[in-house]
Amino acid sequence: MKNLLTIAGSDSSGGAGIQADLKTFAANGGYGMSVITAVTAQNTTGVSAVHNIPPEIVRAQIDAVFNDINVDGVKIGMLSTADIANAVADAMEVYKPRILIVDPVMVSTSGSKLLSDEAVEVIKNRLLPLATMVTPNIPEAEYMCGQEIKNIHEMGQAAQIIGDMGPGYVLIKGGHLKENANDLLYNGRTMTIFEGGRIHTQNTHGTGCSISSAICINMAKGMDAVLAVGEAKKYVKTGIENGLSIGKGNGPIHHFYDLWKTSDPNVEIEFKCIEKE
Ligand SMILES: Nc1ncnc2c1ncn2[C@@H]1O[C@H](COP(=O)(O)OP(=O)(O)O)[C@@H](O)[C@H]1O
Ligand SMILES: Cc1ncc(COP(=O)(O)O)c(N)n1
Repeated sequence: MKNLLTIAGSDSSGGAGIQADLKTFAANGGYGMSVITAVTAQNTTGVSAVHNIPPEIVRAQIDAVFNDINVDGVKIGMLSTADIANAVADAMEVYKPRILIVDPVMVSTSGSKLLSDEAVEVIKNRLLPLATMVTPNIPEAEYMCGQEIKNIHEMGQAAQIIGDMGPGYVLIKGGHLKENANDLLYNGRTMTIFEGGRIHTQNTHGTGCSISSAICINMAKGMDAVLAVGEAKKYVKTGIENGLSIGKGNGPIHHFYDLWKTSDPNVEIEFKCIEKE
């Protein structure tokens, strides 16, 4: 059994944030723990309020976990403010988790801002150098590298710029592309494209949180990065296919251990590797 920690915000509607992370850890056979950075009042239509947790309480939660329990992997999600991001970076510098997946959550699927501009700088300057993998979606990658991304070629260029900020791997998620949902993984040398057909549904709340948590547990189990991302993408694909039409907006993806394990075994994600020019 692997012990996984998520450091992220709470989503009252249970679709994203801490709740998505814990469900993903459980569905993939892990023991989940949580450090809450912010409490959001949120549902499928949007975020109506955010209460940030004081940075010293964020740090105290991290210390309480690490001082007592062996942590096999950490996933970082919503950090809200620069002070919270600095408190998390201070702690990660001390505890140095073997697997650290940083999801630079900036905006919710419904369009609400979840991270201050100053906090983005802390993520870039302090957390990326410690990260095993960073997992921006396209708008987040555009913001981080200051370049527009319209196709897979530009995803590759952005991955190289973000790769120079220090993470082991960069995964640019293509959920915001129009014609497909291809993701691109860069390891500083080669690019791997995970081809994924676009599923036409509005029930995609929590896809980003869930894929980064699934990658975290997969790498904690010892999978290499390509396998960890491929398996995580399959997990999220199954979750989207079985997404829940609850609420009036973007419904959540489904997390079900049995559903995941017994889902169509023939569903394969194709990997295509291209060497960096
Ligand atoms: N409509 C969709 N059909 C298939 N895969 C999707 C769809 N939307 C998102 N994904 C996949 O879900 C994962 C999360 O991507 P994305 O939605 O870009 O992240 P975020 O939630 O951070 O915006 C990626 O693997 C992406 O390809
Ligand atoms: C507390 C919190 N954290 C993260 C997200 C991003 O969600 P998504 O996975 O849909 O990008 C969110 N909406 N709320």
